[in-house]
Amino acid sequence: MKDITSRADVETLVNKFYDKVIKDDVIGFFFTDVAKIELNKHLPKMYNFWESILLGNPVYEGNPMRVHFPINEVVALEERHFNRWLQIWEETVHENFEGQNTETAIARALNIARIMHHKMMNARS
Ligand code: HEM
Repeated sequence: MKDITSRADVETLVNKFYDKVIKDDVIGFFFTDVAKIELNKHLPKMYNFWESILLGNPVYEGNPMRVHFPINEVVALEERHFNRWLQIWEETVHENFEGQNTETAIARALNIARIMHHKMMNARS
């Protein structure tokens, strides 16, 4: 297996992640029922987000935290949801890639998820 080294790799990873997430019993409904995302609009943002992080190309313009607050107001984003998100992410990453950048993908997601979880809890209290 290879490391994540190109935009094509990032797109493969994000596509495979969303194939699972959308169907997931624990968190799928956030995407399909709460936010009702259109994948053709959402996925390119995710490709850009991860390309910025993993390849160092600053192509993502946005605020990755902001969009989660309105979701959190409809249905609380709780620890079990973040744990599931991270579990699917780690599984998908390791099924497809290996190497230094691959480990960075997992470590960065864990960091961001922790921060996001705290922000969501604070917003509810
Ligand atoms: C339980 C955990 C999570 C759920 C249910 C969730 C759900 C969602 C949904 C439904 C959207 C689309 C919002 C919209 O366009 O209206 C979204 C956007 C996004 N999420 Fe998450 N998310 C979770 C965790 C994370 C984590 C841990 C990260 C980063 C590692 C992340 C990064 C992003 C980014 C970058 C966007 C796009 C923001 C933009 O529009 O620029 N999410 N998320």
